[in-house]
Amino acid sequence: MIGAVLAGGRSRRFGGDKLLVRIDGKPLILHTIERLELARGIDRVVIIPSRENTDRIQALGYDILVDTLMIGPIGGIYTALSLGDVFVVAGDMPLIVPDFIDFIIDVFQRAKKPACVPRWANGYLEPLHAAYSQDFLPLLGEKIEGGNYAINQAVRESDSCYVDIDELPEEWRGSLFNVNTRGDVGKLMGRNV
Ligand SMILES: Nc1nc2c(ncn2[C@@H]2O[C@H](COP(=O)(O)OP(=O)(O)OP(=O)(O)O)[C@@H](O)[C@H]2O)c(=O)[nH]1
Ligand SMILES: [Mg+2]
Repeated sequence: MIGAVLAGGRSRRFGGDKLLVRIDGKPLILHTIERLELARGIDRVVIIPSRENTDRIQALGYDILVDTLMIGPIGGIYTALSLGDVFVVAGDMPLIVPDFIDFIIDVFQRAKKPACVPRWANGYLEPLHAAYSQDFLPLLGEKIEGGNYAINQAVRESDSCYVDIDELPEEWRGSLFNVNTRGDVGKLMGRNV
């Protein structure tokens, strides 16, 4: 399956492109990608940048597909799905757990649903760490056309399958940590996330 790494955000909360900030001497997004590549179910990685940061992201040496929509993560997912079924991960998730990703891909491939998304006990979804089928494209297209850019809502309205996080190994939860602020980098360095 293709691993699609969303990298077209604006990093407003962070200030400056957070995906290229160096953590242990390596750009943040490379931590994400290198862990993604360790998942058995992932055979190719494609980064989905915006037009604005294409050059900087392309310099990392991975395949890219530019998201020209600029409507948030839903546009990145829509763009990535033109490649085939995809496991989507946000580039700002440097602690992803390859076994968790493989677990989601296994459930996705068995369930044959438009998407397979982790869900917390309170109902909160993690759509930027999830598997998507091309069958999800028509609904996504409709939503985008109508100006509805909330990916969570699109997932809820689809016949998707969910992976209940509370029923999984506790050590997999760190997989969902994402860097939004400078303070999150501090947490990452301290690893008490
Ligand atoms: N391709 C693509 N990726 C996006 C887009 N918006 C956000 N992302 C990526 O999705 C991931 C999660 O984004 P967020 O942390 O919610 O948002 P952000 O825009 O990067 O940061 P903020 O401006 O602080 O909200 C990051 O890896 C972003 O680079 C988009 O419109 N297109
Ligand atoms: Mg984020």
